Amino acid sequence: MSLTISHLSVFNNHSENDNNILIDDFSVSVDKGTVLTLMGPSGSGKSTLLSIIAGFVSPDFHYTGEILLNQKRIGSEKPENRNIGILFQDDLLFPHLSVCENLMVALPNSIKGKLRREIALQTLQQINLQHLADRSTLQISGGQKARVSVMRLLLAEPHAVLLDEPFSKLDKSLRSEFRDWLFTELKKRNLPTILVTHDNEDCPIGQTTLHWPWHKEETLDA
Ligand SMILES: Nc1ncnc2c1ncn2[C@@H]1O[C@H](COP(=O)(O)OP(=O)(O)OP(=O)(O)O)[C@@H](O)[C@H]1O
Repeated sequence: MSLTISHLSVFNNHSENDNNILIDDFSVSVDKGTVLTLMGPSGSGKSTLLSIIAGFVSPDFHYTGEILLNQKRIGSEKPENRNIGILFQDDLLFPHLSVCENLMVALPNSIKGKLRREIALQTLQQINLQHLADRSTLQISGGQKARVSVMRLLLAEPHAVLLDEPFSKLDKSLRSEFRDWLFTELKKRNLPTILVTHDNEDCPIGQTTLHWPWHKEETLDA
């Protein structure tokens, strides 16, 4: 599995000056089981890049270039057909559903009936949270929410993962434990991953970190 971005340029449709380019000719390939980290100042276009890869392009932007997942162009696919999992800093668990139901909604429609709850419960068991299955997500801690959000993302069997500051709401002690656990889970599944962060400590050791904004003259091996 690999995620490739080829000659991506992103333009702001409403820029007041001539310099309407947010991302200038960015190309990178992220291989299976590796993490590319993007670090850079606020407003430099990191989240916009992730949203374009995931298929949620704001009408305020347009782009040129290609996005390929496993060598297949996905730029014209709807977000739900892209097989890309995305995790934001604000976990988006549904507050009106229980922890278990939040996991069940991620399962493919081909899994029916009681099996859906069974799989959700097994998933909770893997993260030692089975006792919280029927709680509202409003009644669990930030760290527990973070783990449930990751498992929900993985249940959808993505082919690539995008992480937009997923650790920023966690306190320091939880943060490093959760980070290590998350990178292990992603590696186990051989998923290509792009991580956006402000914190140097989040960058996984031995992997590529790219300082953003992107400058065309840089070369990169990810
Ligand atoms: N919908 C929008 N319409 C117009 N401009 C936008 C829109 N969303 C973001 N921007 C602008 O585009 C630029 C890039 O924003 P983006 O959120 O991608 O940056 P970022 O690097 O992820 O920042 P942060 O680290 O603060 O999340 C910023 O200048 C921002 O103000």
